[in-house]
Amino acid sequence: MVKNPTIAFLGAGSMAEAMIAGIVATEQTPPNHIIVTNRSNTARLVKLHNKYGIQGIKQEHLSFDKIDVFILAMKPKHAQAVLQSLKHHIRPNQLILSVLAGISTAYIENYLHEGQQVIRVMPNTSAMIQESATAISAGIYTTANNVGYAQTLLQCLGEVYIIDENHMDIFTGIAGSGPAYFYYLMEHIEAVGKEAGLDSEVVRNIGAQTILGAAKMIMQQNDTPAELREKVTSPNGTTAAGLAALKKHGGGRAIAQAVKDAAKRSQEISAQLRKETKTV
Ligand SMILES: NC(=O)C1=CN([C@@H]2O[C@H](COP(=O)(O)OP(=O)(O)OC[C@H]3O[C@@H](n4cnc5c(N)ncnc54)[C@H](O)[C@@H]3O)[C@@H](O)[C@H]2O)C=CC1
Ligand SMILES: O=C(O)[C@@H]1CCC=N1
Repeated sequence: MVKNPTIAFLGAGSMAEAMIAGIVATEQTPPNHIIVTNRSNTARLVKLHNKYGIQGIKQEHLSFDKIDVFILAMKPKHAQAVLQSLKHHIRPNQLILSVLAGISTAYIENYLHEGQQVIRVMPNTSAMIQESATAISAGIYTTANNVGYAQTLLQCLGEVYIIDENHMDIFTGIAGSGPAYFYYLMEHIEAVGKEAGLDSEVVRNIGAQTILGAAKMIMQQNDTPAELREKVTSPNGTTAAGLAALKKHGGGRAIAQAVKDAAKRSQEISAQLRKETKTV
C-alpha cells in the first residue's frame, strides 16, 4: 500500500459515517485523503464534508485512478450494479474493502478483474467512537501487505479480528447487528425505569453504565460470563428473581435466536445474490 493512501467510500449512509468519524478522530488518514460519494443525495455529501472535513464528491466526478482504497458501503441489493460499473474504472491492484453484509469476496472478485484485491469487512456502528468489533477476511488475490494495511486502518475503529470467511455470517449476527440488541434491551429498561418514576435521561445513563461495567468486567477479569453472573446472584435475592423471569420468558433463547436469525439472513442475502447472478 502506498504511503498516505486516498480512500473513497461508495455509499454515504450510517455505516460509512461511523467509519469516517472513527478514521478522522484518530487522524489515521488526513481528511483530505478521504472521499465519500453516493448515487444522488448531494445534501448528504455536503453535510459529511462540513462535519468531518472530508471530500464529498458526486460519483460521476470521481477520479477513480487516483483512489487507492475503495470502501463499498451501499446496501447489498445495490452491489451488483455498483460492481458492474466499477469494473470499467478500476485496476486489480486498487484495494476493495467491502462492508456489505452477506456479500462474499468471491462474489465481488467475480464481477471485477482477475487478481482484484478484495477484503470483506464487518464493522459495527460503534466505529463512530472507536469501539467497533470488526472482522476481516481477505479474498484470494489480496496481498499480506494489504491485509496488514486494512488491519491498521480498521484498528482505529476499535478491535479487529482476522477470521475465516466461513464465519462471517455468525460474526455479523453477533457483532455487526449486535449493538441493536443492546439498544433494544436498553429501550425496555428505560421504559420500566420511567414507569417507576425515574427521569428518562437518568435511567438511560444508569442502563448504559450497567452494560458498560458488565462488558468491562468480561474484558478485564478472567471469570467467564456464567461465573460473573453467579457472583451477582444471591440465593433467593433480587437477581435470582430477575433471572427467573428471564428464564420463564425465554430471555436467553430469544437472544440466541436473534444471533442465529441475523446470521441466517446474512446467508440468505448471499444465496439470493448468487441466484440473481445466475439468472442475469
Ligand atoms: N448499519 C450498520 O450497522 C452496518 C451496516 N453494514 C453494511 O453497510 C452497508 C451500508 O449500510 P448502512 O450505512 O446502514 O445503509 P444506508 O442506507 O444508511 O446507506 C447506504 C448508502 O449507499 C448509498 N447508495 C445507494 N446506491 C448507491 C450506489 N449505486 N452507489 C453509491 N452509493 C449508493 C445511499 O445513497 C446511502 O448513502 C450495508 O451493505 C450493510 O450491510 C455493515 C455493518 C454494520
Ligand atoms: O442490518 C443490516 O443488514 C446491517 C448489517 C449488520 C448491521 N446492519
